[in-house]
Amino acid sequence: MSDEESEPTGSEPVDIDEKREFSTFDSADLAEEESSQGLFDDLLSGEPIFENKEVLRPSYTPHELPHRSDQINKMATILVAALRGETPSNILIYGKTGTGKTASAKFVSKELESTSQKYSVPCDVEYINCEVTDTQYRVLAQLANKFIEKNEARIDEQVEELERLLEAVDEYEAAAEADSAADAGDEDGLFEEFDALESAPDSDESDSSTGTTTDDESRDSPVETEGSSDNPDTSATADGAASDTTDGDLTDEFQSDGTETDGIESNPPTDSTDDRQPEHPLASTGFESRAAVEARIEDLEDDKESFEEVPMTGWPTDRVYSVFFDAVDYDERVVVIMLDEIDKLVEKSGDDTLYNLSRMNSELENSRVSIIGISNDLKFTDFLDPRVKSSLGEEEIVFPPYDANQLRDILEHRSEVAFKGGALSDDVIPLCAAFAAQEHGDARRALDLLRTAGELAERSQTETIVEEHVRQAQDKIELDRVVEVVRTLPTQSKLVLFAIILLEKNGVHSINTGEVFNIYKRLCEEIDADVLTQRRVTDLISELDMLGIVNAVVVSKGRYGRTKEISLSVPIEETEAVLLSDSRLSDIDDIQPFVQARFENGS
Ligand SMILES: Nc1ncnc2c1ncn2[C@@H]1O[C@H](COP(=O)(O)OP(=O)(O)OP(=O)(O)O)[C@@H](O)[C@H]1O
Repeated sequence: MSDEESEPTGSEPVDIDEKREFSTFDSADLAEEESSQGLFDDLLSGEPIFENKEVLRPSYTPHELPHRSDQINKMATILVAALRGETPSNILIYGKTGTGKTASAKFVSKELESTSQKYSVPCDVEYINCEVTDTQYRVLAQLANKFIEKNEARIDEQVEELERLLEAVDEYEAAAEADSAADAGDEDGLFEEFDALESAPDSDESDSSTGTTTDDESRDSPVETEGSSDNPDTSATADGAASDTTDGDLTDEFQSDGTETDGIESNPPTDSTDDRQPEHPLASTGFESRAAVEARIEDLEDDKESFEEVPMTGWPTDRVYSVFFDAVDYDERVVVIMLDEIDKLVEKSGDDTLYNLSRMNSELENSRVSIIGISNDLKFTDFLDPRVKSSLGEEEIVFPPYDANQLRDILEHRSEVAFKGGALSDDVIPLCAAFAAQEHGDARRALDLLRTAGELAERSQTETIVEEHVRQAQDKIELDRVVEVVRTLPTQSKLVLFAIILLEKNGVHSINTGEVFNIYKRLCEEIDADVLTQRRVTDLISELDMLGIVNAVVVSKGRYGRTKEISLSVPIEETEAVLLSDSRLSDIDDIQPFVQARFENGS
């Protein structure tokens, strides 16, 4: 049967018409009905619990940070120096995970940057997460490239400003030329000034029809902008050229030596003391002539050309440092470099980066650098050169863990925005706060719990989050953590853990190290892995204990000495599944013989 023949039988004309009576959308729906089995319909129909779930995610930066005002104020008191053009002391911030260090530091730096813009004090804050950017090369390269970007943007702004200034000069000169033409036609000098003033706005108005600026704007704004510019380079060049030039001098120069500058000889014939005459656009900018402005634009563009972006690998570190140094020193400004997880940087690549950053100020000519280091523990400072240690720790701010009440406040603030009204039963927030406070006062954990509890409630299609959801969330988060830890263990540790699981599964309690070692050895042979010594295996068991995966207690056996009794502290099925998802371990298919061997060995 051909397609044309089957068409009429497949779609009855009557059906289509009937459907169109309702809506054209419905006709499409009917066709869809067969393909969609309502997978999402049920989920969509459930009343959503969340108003804005993003607010509970770690990536969200809150506008308010309850219980951190002391730390925030202390940081602000130190950093305010940057707004006075002075170098703020370096700060070392430390506290356990989830105590709001990053959130507070970012909050303060945002405030600092916006205040610096408000008062036109050049100040830049750069944030680097050293867990990701963990070598000196990468830190310096990232900073160099960020400052090159900033410098380029700044140059573009300056060039635009200068080009507007040139336009204003053109307009001014055109008006002046029109004046002198009018003067030439007017024998009687008596009215020449009057005419000049009258005619200038007219001719400018017609100029401004090109869509640029009006005469008044073009004459005033560039001068004002230049004059108020905080750009040291612009003023530096201007200073070099005519730093002492006052408005009066400028005009004198135009009058006495008009031929020297391009077109400026046709300045208005009046002198600058005449109040009715608009000021020359270059007056009070520090530029002597149009050519000086053009030269400055050329210099800036040359500078921009000369910036060379640092590749992410391949250069000698010295070269990266020197590009970074030049990029920072290009403009006059205070730079705050925030190094989050600074301990990871020191652990991975020593203290060279910090050494280089902390000695920069003695060599910088235009700018000043201040460092904020953020860390989870202070031990890393033991690995620092004493000079770096004292320089970095000029000021220290401690973030203590939150207690349950503080966590409750934090959760309440967030939940107002995150959830629909009435979605939380009364005991949910206190329970989340209590669980997280037991951990170590970790706000991240508290927020995770609340979000996960909400998601579980949403999944079970209830309208309210209750205590049970929080308990389930706690188990789920714990399991996720275990899965992640087990998944990322080295193969040898996985084999040791697998040996413990096999023993437990066969009903062995109070497992000792010797038993684990025997099974471990056979597992290694089975998959052709190196066999470590029993001493080393004992170390691996201790590491698993520290990670909270097994529990190993030392028990005294009287005159037989002491031994370790090992038991599993994580759910057995899930952990075994994670281990078997490792391709090397999944080769071990029949595990029974290994445990049998244990009994043989033991006997
Ligand atoms: N006082 C607070 N008010 C509101 N939210 C907070 C507060 N303190 C922390 N948080 C939130 O808790 C989470 C963790 O905070 P943050 O990342 O600042 O912790 P941290 O101390 O830097 O932790 P880590 O050392 O693990 O990086 C973030 O989502 C943050 O928004």
